Amino acid sequence: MEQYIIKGGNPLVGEVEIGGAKNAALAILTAAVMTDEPVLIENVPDVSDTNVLLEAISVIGATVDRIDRHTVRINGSTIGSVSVDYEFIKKIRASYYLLGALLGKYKRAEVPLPGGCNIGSRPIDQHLKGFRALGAKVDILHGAILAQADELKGNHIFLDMVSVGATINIMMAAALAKGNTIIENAAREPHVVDAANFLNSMGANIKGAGTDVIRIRGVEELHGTRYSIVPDMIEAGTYMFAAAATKGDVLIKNVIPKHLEAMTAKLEEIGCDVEEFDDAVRVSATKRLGRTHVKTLPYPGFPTDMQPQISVTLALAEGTSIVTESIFENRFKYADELGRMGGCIKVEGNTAIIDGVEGFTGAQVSAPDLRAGAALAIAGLAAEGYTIVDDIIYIQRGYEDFDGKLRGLGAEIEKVKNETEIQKYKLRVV
Ligand SMILES: CC(=O)N[C@H]1[C@@H](OP(=O)(O)OP(=O)(O)OC[C@H]2O[C@@H](n3ccc(=O)[nH]c3=O)[C@H](O)[C@@H]2O)O[C@H](CO)[C@@H](O)[C@@H]1O
Ligand SMILES: C=C(OP(=O)(O)O)C(=O)O
Repeated sequence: MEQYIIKGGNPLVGEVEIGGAKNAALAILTAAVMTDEPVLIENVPDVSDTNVLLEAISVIGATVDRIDRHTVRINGSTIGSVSVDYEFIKKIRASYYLLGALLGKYKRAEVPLPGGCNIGSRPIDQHLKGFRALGAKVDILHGAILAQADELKGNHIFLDMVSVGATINIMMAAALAKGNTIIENAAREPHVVDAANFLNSMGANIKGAGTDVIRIRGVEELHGTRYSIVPDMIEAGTYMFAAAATKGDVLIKNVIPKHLEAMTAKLEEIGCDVEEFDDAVRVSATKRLGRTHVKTLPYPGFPTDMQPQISVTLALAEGTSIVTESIFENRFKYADELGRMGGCIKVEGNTAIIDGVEGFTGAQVSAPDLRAGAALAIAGLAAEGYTIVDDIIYIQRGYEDFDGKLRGLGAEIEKVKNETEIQKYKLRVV
């Protein structure tokens, strides 16, 4: 099992390039199979989640050609099965998009219940409610969802809660339904907009993505396209908070600053300087950061996928901060691990009470999930001494070349496999 070893204490300084958004890529790569013509997708992040998904769609018969590290050509005309094997998708959440894509195109899909990060109970009742409203019969049999319909018919669907996955999934199925669909209380995340733009570039007729009412006029079929995925706001946000926690100065390039505003506002509130450019932001911090309160909310609120990273940063700030997690109930699993580094976070229900400390000391910690793992690495970068982060397989789900990008900013971090490699690294960097 790979680990990161980090010798902390260096402020991050320099420039980092952000890749395509994992959560947009997962939707778009799946939607690409909805046409029988070739689709070229650029700016695909090379992370394990996208690679697992590409493998899953090639196993059902789609032709997947990697043109280069970030460009993939997909041809859905060769698909021979609408039944997806559990082995390929148990690790990823976004396997649920295969339901909307295959149901839309073939009017039948059989997909195991999804995996993904264990950050709380993650029902998909709203996805299924949407498919049923479009006329599909949906059953859960032996751990898999079987959705089928003679034809899909547009409908008026009001989501009970704001769900990224349900919004995109229903949008995909409705794109090839007969007539009009309206999704109310839709999610407004940039990846919802990106998925809608992608489907429209294939000939779908989707209006209103980015607002809470999305209107879809069903079309007969979709066609081939060429599309580049939106920059990853969560990868960008992670480097913004890494810069803040290490009192660094980092230019984060290839971003859409508008998508980062919730993070920018909090960084400014706690005393960082944030400069916005057309497609970059620069984050610098020179003094000890101040406290604040945070509540995670659907976009444009503060993202739950950034909650661990801001909490770890606030654990170094002066005073007591309160962070409320309103989306997933089990997203504070890093708090005990951070305690091993001297952090002081008390979790009560969906609230973390964070008493800022002057500094962390390096320790061996375990990544409990993707963003918590990234947050613990940030803690290691700011800590005095060595930190070892175990279970980095979670971090690799969503960050391309995490250690390489951090080394580019002056961090002393290495991927290692065992104690011998750890000792060798320590000898090299002392
Ligand atoms: C692959 C992907 O894009 N993952 C993202 C997606 O996850 P995911 O699509 O799973 O998250 P949702 O937006 O659907 O979940 C939001 C909330 O709604 C609840 N809910 C959702 C659907 C449903 O049918 N029933 C229900 O109760 C969830 O338990 C959660 O409390 O959005 C989350 C919220 O921004 C992010 O943290 C994840 O990174
Ligand atoms: C929770 C996340 O991913 P997933 O929904 O794929 O588990 C995430 O990206 O932070």
